[in-house]
Amino acid sequence: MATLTEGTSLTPPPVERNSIPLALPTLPPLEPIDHEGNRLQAVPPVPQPPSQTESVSNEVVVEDLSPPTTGTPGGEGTLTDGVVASPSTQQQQQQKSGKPQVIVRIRPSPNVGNNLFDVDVETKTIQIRVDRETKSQDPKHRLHPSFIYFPADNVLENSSQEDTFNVVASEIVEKAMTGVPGMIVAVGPEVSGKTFSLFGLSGRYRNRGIIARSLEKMFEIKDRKKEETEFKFGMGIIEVRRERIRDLLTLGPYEINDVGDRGPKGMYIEEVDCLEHGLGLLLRALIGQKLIHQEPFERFHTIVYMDIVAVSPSSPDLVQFYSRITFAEIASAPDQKSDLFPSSSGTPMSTDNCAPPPPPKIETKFKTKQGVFPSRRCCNPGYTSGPLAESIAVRRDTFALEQIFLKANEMQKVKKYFAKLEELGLAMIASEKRRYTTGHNVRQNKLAHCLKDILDGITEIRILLHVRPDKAYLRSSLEAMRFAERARLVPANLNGGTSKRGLLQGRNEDQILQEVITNIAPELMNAATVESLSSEKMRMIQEQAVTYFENNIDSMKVCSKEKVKLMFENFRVLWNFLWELELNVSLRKAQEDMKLALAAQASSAAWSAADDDDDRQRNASNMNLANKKSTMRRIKKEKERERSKKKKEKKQRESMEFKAAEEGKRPSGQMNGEGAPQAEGGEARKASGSGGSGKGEEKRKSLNGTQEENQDGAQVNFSTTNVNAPFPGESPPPTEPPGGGVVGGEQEQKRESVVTPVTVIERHSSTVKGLGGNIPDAVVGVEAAVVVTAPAKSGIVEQEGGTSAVVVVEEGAENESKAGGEEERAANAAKLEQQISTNFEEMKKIARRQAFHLLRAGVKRPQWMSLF
Ligand SMILES: Nc1ncnc2c1ncn2[C@@H]1O[C@H](COP(=O)(O)OP(=O)(O)OP(=O)(O)O)[C@@H](O)[C@H]1O
Repeated sequence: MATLTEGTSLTPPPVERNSIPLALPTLPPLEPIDHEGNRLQAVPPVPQPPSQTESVSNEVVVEDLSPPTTGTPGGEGTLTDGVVASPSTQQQQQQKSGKPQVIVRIRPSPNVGNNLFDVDVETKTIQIRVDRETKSQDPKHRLHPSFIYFPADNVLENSSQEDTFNVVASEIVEKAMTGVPGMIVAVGPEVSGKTFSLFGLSGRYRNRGIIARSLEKMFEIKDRKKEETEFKFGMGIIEVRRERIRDLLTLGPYEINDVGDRGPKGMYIEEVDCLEHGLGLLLRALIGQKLIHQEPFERFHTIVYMDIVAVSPSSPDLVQFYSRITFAEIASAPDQKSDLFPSSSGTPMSTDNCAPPPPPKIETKFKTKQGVFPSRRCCNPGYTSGPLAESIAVRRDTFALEQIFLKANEMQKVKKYFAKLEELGLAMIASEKRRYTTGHNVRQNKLAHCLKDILDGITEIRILLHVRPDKAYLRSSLEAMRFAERARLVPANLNGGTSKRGLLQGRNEDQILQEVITNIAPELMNAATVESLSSEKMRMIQEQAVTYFENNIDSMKVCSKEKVKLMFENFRVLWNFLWELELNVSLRKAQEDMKLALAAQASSAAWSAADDDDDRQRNASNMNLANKKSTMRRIKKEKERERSKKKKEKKQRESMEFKAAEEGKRPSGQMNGEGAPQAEGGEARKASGSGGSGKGEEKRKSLNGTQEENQDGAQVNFSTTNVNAPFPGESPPPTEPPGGGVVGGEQEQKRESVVTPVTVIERHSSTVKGLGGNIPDAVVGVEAAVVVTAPAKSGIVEQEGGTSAVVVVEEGAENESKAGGEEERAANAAKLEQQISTNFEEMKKIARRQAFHLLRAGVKRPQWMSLF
């Protein structure tokens, strides 16, 4: 048969849902046996209390056991060593701490109250008399009576099935329907009523058991809460026998080999539509089990898983919580006095199915100083089948469970110890020692593995301890009590409230995630633009989501590993979504930046190309200018040459005319005598000739006039010799005449006439050609000018007119005026204006002097200098 997995839509075994009877059909009745192995007949009914509406079956075995030797309650003891702690306070504490509760159900028996089994209902304590052997030689005192007290959370004596359900399971079911998982474990000796309590009595609906009543209540709650929650129920029934698991709904062989977080892997869970359907499934499982196990010595544990899934009625996909109620019937080992076991002679009573034990195989593998010991294998009694093998298997299972309970208790202590260590700042020691802590070895035993929810710290656990108050079952009853006592040691909230199964308490993670998304998502959606989804904004949203999640995760009582995984998976998805958004935004920004950078690069390339063009044009214009200049220079030289030639010719002509006139009017001796002091002779001539008249004086006058007009060439010569010549508007420097006397009169006039060509014009806010701009018209033809312009350079400009201009500009005027905004530019302009107006006269002088010096040095190319 194919392995079934949980939740598979396997075609269910043929169950006629509509034809399921309300009352369970009759099962083959169990034959009770007494302590001597005699099969007992049906006994008269035990009268039920009048308050009970439903009485239990009357098929109760009455064992007529002779009362043991009487004795007063003696020393207190535990279940194992005979010493029992005070019952009441311990019991109350356990109820408060949420540990597993132990409810004792006593099978009706006349032995109750006969000093063998006594029940104190007030203190909810069972008192069991145990006779201990003493060393006394007197046979009367050989057995010493002692009493064991077992404190229970509740004691059910002569209780009906309904009462039992109300005490044991009603609260569990109610809690399970709110998301708290529950577990009811029925333990007890043989024929003590475990099956009776859980499954009920076959054929009598009024004696239906806890499971049937739980189903009833579940459907009742489902109907009541159908407005708020939609419940879905599932049922899976398995049997664990000798480390093998069988699915009782499919009734296949033992084919389940592993147990997962949600129970045995491959267990078939059928959805229960209605109560009848659930009862039918139960019936099917029990009948099948009965049919499979024909031998009376076969022992098996039966586990019923009842899964509850709560979904929202509005959105069926939104699971509110998962929950589960586990009903487990733990088989007990057959009593050694049972007729199932071999007699004292050692031969099994039933030879059909019980193979005789093979002779023990001694292996001398382990030799020690103390001697030779057999290997572990020889401990195997050799019973591979039969009652003893069944008994061993059952004891092994219960022992494994007990060990797990004890380890859980030990674990709690170790945890407290490490917590204390960490509190004291010894976390390193704690973390080192944590390796050596005791683990729950649930995997070592199939039954323990199937019931591992008992350790999750969330599941509400009820141990329904059945007591058979017969002397023959004293030992097995005590064993069951020991089991219950150890189960009660399992600490509440052992694993911090986390279960490996999908069960939740309180708000579930779907709700939390929903809230996170609804709180964060609008902000994200609204901020779907590049500007608003800046990295800071994204960071803020993420922090907000994390904070919200962290704040709310504490309010959740998550007890499902898978759900926690799912929760973080969902959160990771949300987180990735946020990061993806941020990444997209940053990518978009990067792309935009790249575009801008490319545009800037392109524009700068265009600008540089334009600059190159400008340079080329400038070079071309400079070439043209150079050509022009050389042409002009050549023309000028030709003109000068022609002028000097004309002058020479004129001079020669005049000298010839003067000679001819002198030769015609003066004697040649006078001429030679007057010629030595030329200047004085000239002045004398001037003085003597002042009163003279005629052509000679006019010619002289015209000659003087010609000399004044021809000062162009002389000007350069003069200026080179008179560097410190005064400028107009400037006090003349204290110069001494060559003769040592004060220069005055004619000399001053000459100096003035030389300086006059250096003209200072008024301010011009313009650029100057040669300095990167156009020459203002006013500058043309003058030798010096104050030009307010940019760039802040000064120098000489060559012009077509052949004159040179010294340009004085404000340094940094352009940069200052262009820098900053409107106000700053205005302030700079005002500052410049003020600076110019205060220094204008000074600037004019400097410009004139510079022009003079430059012209004297014959500089024709612009020389950049800073004047301020
Ligand atoms: N509280 C009770 N009231 C009346 N009858 C009971 C009660 N408990 C058990 N019985 C009777 O005892 C018989 C044996 O009970 P049951 O089969 O449930 O015991 P068991 O513990 O399941 O035995 P086993 O360990 O063999 O499975 C049943 O026929 C049942 O009617």
